[in-house]
Amino acid sequence: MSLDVNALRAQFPVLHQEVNGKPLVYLDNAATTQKPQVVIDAVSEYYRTVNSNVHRAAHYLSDHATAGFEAARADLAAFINAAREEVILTKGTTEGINLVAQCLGRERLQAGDEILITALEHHANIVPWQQVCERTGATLQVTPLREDGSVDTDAFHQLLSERTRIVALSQVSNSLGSVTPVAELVKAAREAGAWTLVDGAQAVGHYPVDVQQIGCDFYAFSGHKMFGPTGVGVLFGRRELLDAMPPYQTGGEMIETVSFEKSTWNQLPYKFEPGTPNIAGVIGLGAATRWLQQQDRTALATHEDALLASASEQARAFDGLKIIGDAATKVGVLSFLLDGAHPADVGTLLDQQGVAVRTGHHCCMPLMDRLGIPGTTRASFSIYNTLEEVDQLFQALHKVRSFL
Ligand SMILES: Cc1ncc(COP(=O)(O)O)c(CNc2co[nH]c2=O)c1O
Repeated sequence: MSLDVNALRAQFPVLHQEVNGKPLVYLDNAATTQKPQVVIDAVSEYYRTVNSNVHRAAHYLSDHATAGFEAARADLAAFINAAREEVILTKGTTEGINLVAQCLGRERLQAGDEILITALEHHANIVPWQQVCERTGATLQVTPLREDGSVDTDAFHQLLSERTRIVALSQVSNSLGSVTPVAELVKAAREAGAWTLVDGAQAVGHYPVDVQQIGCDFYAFSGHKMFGPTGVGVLFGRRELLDAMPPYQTGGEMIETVSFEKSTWNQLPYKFEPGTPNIAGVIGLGAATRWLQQQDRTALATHEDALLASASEQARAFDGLKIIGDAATKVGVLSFLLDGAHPADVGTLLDQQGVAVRTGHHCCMPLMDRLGIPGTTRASFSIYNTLEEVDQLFQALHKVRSFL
């Protein structure tokens, strides 16, 4: 059944406004997605009706807050096909990756070991591993890209060796939109004896994720990329690994017993959830997860493919525009350069026309260096964008070019 985009858009209040005197055309979804009313209501409802601290409840409000919090965890576990004790609630992708880097990488690696990433990675999936290498003597190996901006999987297989202890790769590139065949690469990594982490930040909002099908040991993502609140996310970890890993953030909630001589840890998932969590954010993410699961995700993906197809076709026909990253398998990200214009100027001139995009290195400085560019202008689409908005992007770009 085809998607009723207007009915979908009606659920996202932020879209229905003017900016700089023009109707908002929000095309910065790779940075963060907008929130449906049900998510906004869930957060507001928590504060309005049951706001209290969770776990070890001793009263009605805390009981109900805990129930909502743990129901969200159960929904997230089902969303990625994991057990609830394998779902660690975090601030987001960055925190999830740091947890694995600190509690597994820093604990287990030594000189001579290697960590294998790809040239597409976001800083969140580069710098934590650099830190591990600096402290353990391990070395970072980087899988190069093909001309079209996709990961060179042949090179990946060649870089894999008995020295590879951790493989960390993004499922979707935030800067180019390239989709990496993570299940294939994870299988090869596991056969080589490496632990595997997948950065799913740019995947979860676009299509269903099944961590069993991918086969990875860890999977990190952020709520704000899948129509949920900011400051909340998930790290999936295989139970046997999480059980064997020490925590790196300690304090309340994550303990079983504390004495001045020694402390013992709480059971999973709480061992890795110190302090008071982002309760409202988690409840909001639970609402986003349930909402997304109620949508026809095939229809959503088909619509997004149509948006990208239209944007790519118009970009190829636009004189002086160079697409950066044209992989055969992409999600709705269009990174480009406009002859004679710095990306920042293009972004500013588009904003003056109500079109919101992102410009710069997109937290992928090494990638931009390898591409020999300072950055790009990036339009990124989501389920509530329309084909008319794609047209408006290029109408606005024609105006930008007339100013140059
Ligand atoms: C692939 C990828 N990994 C990790 C992160 C970090 O996620 P966070 O912990 O929720 O911040 C991002 C955020 N990407 C972007 C954030 O703003 N523009 C972006 O492209 C990302 O796209």
